[in-house]
Amino acid sequence: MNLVLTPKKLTGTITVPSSKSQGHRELICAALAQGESIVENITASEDIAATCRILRQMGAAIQEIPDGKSNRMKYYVHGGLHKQETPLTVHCGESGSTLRFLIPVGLISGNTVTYIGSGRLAERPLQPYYDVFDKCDVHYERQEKGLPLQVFGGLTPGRYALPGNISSQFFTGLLLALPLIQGDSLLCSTTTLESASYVDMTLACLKKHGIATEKKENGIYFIPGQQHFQAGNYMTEGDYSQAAFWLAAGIIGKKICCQGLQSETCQGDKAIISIIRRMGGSIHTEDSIITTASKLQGMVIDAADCPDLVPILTVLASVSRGITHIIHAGRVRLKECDRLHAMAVELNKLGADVREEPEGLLIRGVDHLRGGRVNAWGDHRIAMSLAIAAQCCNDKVIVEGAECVRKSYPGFWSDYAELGGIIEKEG
Ligand SMILES: O=C(O)C1=C[C@@H](OP(=O)(O)O)[C@@H](O)[C@H](O)C1
Ligand SMILES: C=C(OP(=O)(O)O)C(=O)O
Repeated sequence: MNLVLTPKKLTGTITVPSSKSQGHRELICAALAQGESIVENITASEDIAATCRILRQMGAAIQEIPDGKSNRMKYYVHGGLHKQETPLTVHCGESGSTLRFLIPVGLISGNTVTYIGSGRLAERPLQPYYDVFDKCDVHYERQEKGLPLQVFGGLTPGRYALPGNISSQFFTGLLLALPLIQGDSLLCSTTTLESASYVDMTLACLKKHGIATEKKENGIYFIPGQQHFQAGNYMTEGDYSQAAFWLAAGIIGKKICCQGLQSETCQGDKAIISIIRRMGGSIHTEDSIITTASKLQGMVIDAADCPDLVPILTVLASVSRGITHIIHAGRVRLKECDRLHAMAVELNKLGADVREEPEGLLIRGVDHLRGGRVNAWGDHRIAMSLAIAAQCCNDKVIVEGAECVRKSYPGFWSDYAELGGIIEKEG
């Protein structure tokens, strides 16, 4: 689907979708518990649907019912994963979280599981798991491209050492499974752990489900074995990575108010607030978060702990004064597309000045963008970023492949229209 966007400053109030990261974790923890849990306020998306589908295949009973507001769901989860009669083939869609969180969980369920996926998922790294599995009682067969990947066997207690500069999702996957094995484990990062706040989010979720872990420092975690996940009632928070699109829209548009975010949070993407503030943007945080039109000043942005903000920060930087240098962003190349390359190519088509570096982006701010035809590269965050960029273009912007927002935010285009965006389908 190609959408034609007519430049228009967005304004209004939006309730942001729920945190996808928290949603995956809550559903998995509920599925690992014995008994009935309720998880409320989850925004339906393709990635969340993938996690639910596979947890059901592994033995959990999950019922979803609309939770009042649009696209919000309440999940009734009867946990207790178990071995099925036949080996499983499970489809992870394009969700890296689903694949990397559920590989260790699949081992706990006792099943032989073949993981498949679509889009770029097969190319996204899994080597840290292979290296770990080579040292314990886990067997795997993989294709050259990574997927399909068959995994079976058992995790053993002990020391797990893996690199922390590829994806924190390997740490989360092991943290979800290791509390359930016979003995204690130590999980150690062999490098500085990047995206560390996502691991903190995992620890917080485990704690809510009655699982004890000890964080010795970022990247070193002690996990006692023989624990039990507790069932209960849980609620997910609003998502700062999604709010970032609207907060940026307020800065380059008129005024936008984001509701549904918690100020006390483990989400590393809350950094959007301090980044906008340090760039000189007008941002007010009370019950809701409000941004108003302001010219930002370029600066150095360290993306190590907030990789998902990079595409929208590139848009903000493109229309800021001076130079913005986004650093420690090499891993952003390993997402649904190479996001550093995609943002440089697509924003430059619109008249921006974005230069790619191996580990980051160098962006020279311009006064206005031109408009034109751009491609979303099948990546939800690229599509949403380009949509926000359209606000400061002189001509229309055509976003090719705009449907990819379904991965995390199916209601994005209707929220865009709700805020005054002018959208037409091409052709
Ligand atoms: O744990 C999570 O929920 C996530 C971790 C991050 O990945 P990396 O750890 O690979 O940076 C992030 O980019 C992804 O969207 C969600
Ligand atoms: C990278 C993302 O998700 P995942 O790794 O789960 O595919 C994302 O949502 O931007």
